[in-house]
Amino acid sequence: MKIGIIGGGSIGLLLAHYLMKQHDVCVYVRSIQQMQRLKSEGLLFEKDQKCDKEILNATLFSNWTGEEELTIIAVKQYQLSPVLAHLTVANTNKKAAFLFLQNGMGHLKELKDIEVNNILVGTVEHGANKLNVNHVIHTGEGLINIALFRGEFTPGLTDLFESPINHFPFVIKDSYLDMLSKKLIVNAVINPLTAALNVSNGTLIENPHYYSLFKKLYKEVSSVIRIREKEKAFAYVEDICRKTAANRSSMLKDIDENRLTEIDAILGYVLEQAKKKEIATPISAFLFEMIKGKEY
Ligand SMILES: NC(=O)C1=CN([C@@H]2O[C@H](COP(=O)(O)OP(=O)(O)OC[C@H]3O[C@@H](n4cnc5c(N)ncnc54)[C@H](OP(=O)(O)O)[C@@H]3O)[C@@H](O)[C@H]2O)C=CC1
Ligand SMILES: CC(C)(CO)C(=O)C(=O)O
Repeated sequence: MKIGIIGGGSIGLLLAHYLMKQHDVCVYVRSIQQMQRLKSEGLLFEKDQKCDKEILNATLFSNWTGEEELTIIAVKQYQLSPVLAHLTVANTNKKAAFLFLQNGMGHLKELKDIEVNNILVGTVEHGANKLNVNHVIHTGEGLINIALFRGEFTPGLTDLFESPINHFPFVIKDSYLDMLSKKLIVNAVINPLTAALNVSNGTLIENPHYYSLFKKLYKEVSSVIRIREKEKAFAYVEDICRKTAANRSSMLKDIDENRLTEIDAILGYVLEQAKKKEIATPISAFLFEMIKGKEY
């Protein structure tokens, strides 16, 4: 199957490495420098301290015409607008599908308006880190959950799920809302707290004072974002802190590296929903401003 990946960042390059084992993949990037490096030097893929060099088909996003059966959008949530504008004007194949992999839920309202038939959303449970424009490290093996947002599973997609790729599973979920809510709660609790307190994920449950904040924030966020089996969901968030104890969250890394964060898509979305539902969320509002202040 022909697959286009928009965004040659950590997740885009990770996807390219695994998907090109079985598919015809092209990565669409936005800088000429990245395109040239990928073309001339290939992709350096690193895992378990072993690094391989691979030939990768890459071009500029302005050349994307929508010819692929599947286009995966792997840019950050706040980078989506210009991408969506281009996806909408391109004359895409009606049988094509689009898969959006952004964290948070802020992008859902933007997807409602785009004129493409088949839209999927996904959550990424892998860890990946782009070291430079053509070098990515697979830091944590996980999986990608996928659910239908609109339209249908096209034949190409069925092919993707039925021919599994080693170490890179896709799992189909019935409800996109349940799937995204579960991940949103994880990111809404861990990311802003670690970024505000400047601590790794594990410290949130090891330090009793931070753990108290962690529980209060979970209670608040889960009163807004409806989730089945709240206690089980709380144990899940704790378990992620334990499993990724030494990691610095993506929001903390964004702050460290002077980049924008995905706070709007994560706590911003929670605050928007809280306002609609008239639920008081003082801790989330406080943390939201703290992160915005750090971004400023
Ligand atoms: N990294 C991880 O381990 C995980 C990431 N995620 C989620 O996946 C999503 C992507 O994250 P990640 O890969 O880490 O982010 P990165 O910042 O590494 O990658 C985003 C990429 O998108 C590119 N891009 C932005 N706008 C455009 C455009 N208009 N056309 C073409 N390319 C564009 C950027 O290009 P440029 O480099 O030129 O700026 C960058 O390479 C996020 O929502 C994140 O939360 C989820 C779980 C884990
Ligand atoms: C699961 C978690 C919190 C791991 O660090 C993450 O997804 C992130 O940092 O964005």
